[in-house]
Amino acid sequence: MATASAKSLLVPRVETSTLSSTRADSAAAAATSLQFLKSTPSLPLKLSHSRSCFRSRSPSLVITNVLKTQDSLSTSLSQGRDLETGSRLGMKPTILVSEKLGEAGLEVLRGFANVDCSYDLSPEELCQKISLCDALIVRSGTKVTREVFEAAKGRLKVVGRAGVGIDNVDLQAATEFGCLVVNAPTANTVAAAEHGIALLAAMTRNVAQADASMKAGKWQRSKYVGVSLVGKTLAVMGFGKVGSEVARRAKGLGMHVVSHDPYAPADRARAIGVDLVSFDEAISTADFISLHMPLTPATSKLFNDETFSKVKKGVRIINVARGGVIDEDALVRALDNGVVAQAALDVFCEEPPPKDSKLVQHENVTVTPHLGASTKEAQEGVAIEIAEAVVGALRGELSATAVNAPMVPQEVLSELAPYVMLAEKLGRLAVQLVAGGSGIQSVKVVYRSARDPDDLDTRLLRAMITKGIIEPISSTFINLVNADFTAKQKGLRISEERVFVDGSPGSPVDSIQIHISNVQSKFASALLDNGEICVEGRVKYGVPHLTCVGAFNVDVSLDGNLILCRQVDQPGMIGKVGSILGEQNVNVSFMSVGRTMPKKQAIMAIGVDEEPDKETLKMIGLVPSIEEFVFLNL
Ligand SMILES: NC(=O)c1ccc[n+]([C@@H]2O[C@H](COP(=O)([O-])OP(=O)(O)OC[C@H]3O[C@@H](n4cnc5c(N)ncnc54)[C@H](O)[C@@H]3O)[C@@H](O)[C@H]2O)c1
Ligand SMILES: O=C(O)[C@H](O)COP(=O)(O)O
Repeated sequence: MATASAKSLLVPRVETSTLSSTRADSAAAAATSLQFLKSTPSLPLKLSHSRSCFRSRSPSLVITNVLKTQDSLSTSLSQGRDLETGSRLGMKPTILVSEKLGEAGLEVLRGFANVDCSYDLSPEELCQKISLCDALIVRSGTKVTREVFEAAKGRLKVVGRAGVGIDNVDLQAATEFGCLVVNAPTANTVAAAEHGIALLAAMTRNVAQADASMKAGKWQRSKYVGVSLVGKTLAVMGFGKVGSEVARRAKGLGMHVVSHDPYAPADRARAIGVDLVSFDEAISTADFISLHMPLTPATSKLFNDETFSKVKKGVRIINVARGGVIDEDALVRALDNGVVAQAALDVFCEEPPPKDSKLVQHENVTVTPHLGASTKEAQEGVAIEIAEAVVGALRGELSATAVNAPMVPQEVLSELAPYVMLAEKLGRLAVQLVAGGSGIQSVKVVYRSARDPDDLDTRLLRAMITKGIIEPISSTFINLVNADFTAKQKGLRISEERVFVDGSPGSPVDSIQIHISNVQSKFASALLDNGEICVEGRVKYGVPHLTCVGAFNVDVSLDGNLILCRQVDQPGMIGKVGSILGEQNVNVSFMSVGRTMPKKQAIMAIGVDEEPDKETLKMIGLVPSIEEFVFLNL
């Protein structure tokens, strides 16, 4: 059931169809209506995962589309209309898959889009192709740099990382360009943990070296005497999804496991018999150190000469996380001087590493070419997980695995949907009341609610208010991904205040007020005594309503266009304005009058289906007793 319309919150929704890919490539989609889908189209899926947006029959929030071109996000309306036509005709989006993806995931993608599987593209080739693509799916081998987002010219709406690590995607650039980044964080966890354990065992028993030796015709039993795992201490560095699975398995091997993770809850570790300890304690007491933290500026080269100076002599290191968390030159030095007895590495600073890499060639190092996630099961799971996330995002749904946008649980989304529309409409309306809209610097949003502040997630509302305020006064495309960034860039400060009201906590928000300070208004009646523009809205019967302008109460549904007139309260005013509009063929959809006192000042709010021409508006202005009026496009 579709409800009212609102511009895209997240990414343009793109319709599916059977039209040719050439037309699809030139088609664009953007966003305009917010709707709940009672049931989503069924796609030819073979799903083996619990998280599936398609199987779900529960209502999901979809922000659908129509206006903007993917070639230029600041497109003109006329261009947009061509595209709108294309979208209604049902053009398919294009998804570029730049690294091998499991067939099950490709099947999901093909049910919705044109899929271009082009592996091993050079950076230049990727930049050339990307402006024809709505989404890009990568693994760890594709660098999605700022240049890629620039080359996309605004068309790229989603980058899907078929796996966990997103260190190969320039997240800041993605956010600035309003491009959503989603990943597939769970499907390869077990595979990575199993590979960690495989490397641990293979390293300690010299499996790879002994194998190579035998294949070279040798039989060197005394050379490859290993060390045992039982009773030894393993330090798991990073107690997240993979780290905790490694810990669980290591416990099963009879190891004593400690872990360092500044963000992990101690009770989760304790539950599997793992002690959370400090970094120094972990590295100085461990016989084995297994790395499971993400590569971030804080973890880059965390294992360096200084770290190796603190480890127990003869420690063994396993890395299935990211090569960059180790200073590889320092590790070679530590291996050469025996501080580190052995290392088993699946990941490298540069992938593939240079052929003459001392680390790869080192006799005490066991290596695999980034195989942690490479099991049939994990790849199938990851492919489906990312395909669903990307298709969902292209449909305009908020993704549960968004990396650069707030993740809002489905229940919260469903509940907030009408308020999300209200928020955008109020922002759009408030900014049009400002004389010279671009000078806005300070906006205060007041949410009146019977809910405890902890039970009211306002991030979506805030993003939509920002979108409503900024879009009418700039060519910037705003969505949930870049709303905060764009507001900051434009020097717009948005503060939020929550006011507790008695009422039913069953509805999340009683009313939303937007206050804009330090600006002139083109409709003086919208100003409060303190000089702030103020508008207030509520959701009534699921529909956003304007309930207050300045000090005047009104009651009009926020739909289409609105004329606000201030007049001296007297009989016959509605008739006069109504007949001017009627004579000019402008259909009045609703009217509401709010007044301070009988026969004093009143505000008339008139909803109109069509935009009146200048002459009609001038005639309204000439009606005696109308003191000011403003036309607002919602
Ligand atoms: N080799 C592979 O094929 C493969 C497969 C899957 C995951 N990975 C990599 O493994 C790593 C972990 O993946 P995950 O799914 O467990 O991620 P995760 O987010 O679930 O866990 C990462 C953990 O690291 C912790 N952490 C962050 N900074 C830390 C620090 N300075 N010191 C200690 N801990 C820190 C976090 O709190 C978090 O608990 C990632 O880098 C991921 O890319 C590699
Ligand atoms: O972060 C990950 O998910 C792993 O490193 C897997 O990377 P891959 O998809 O390139 O195998």
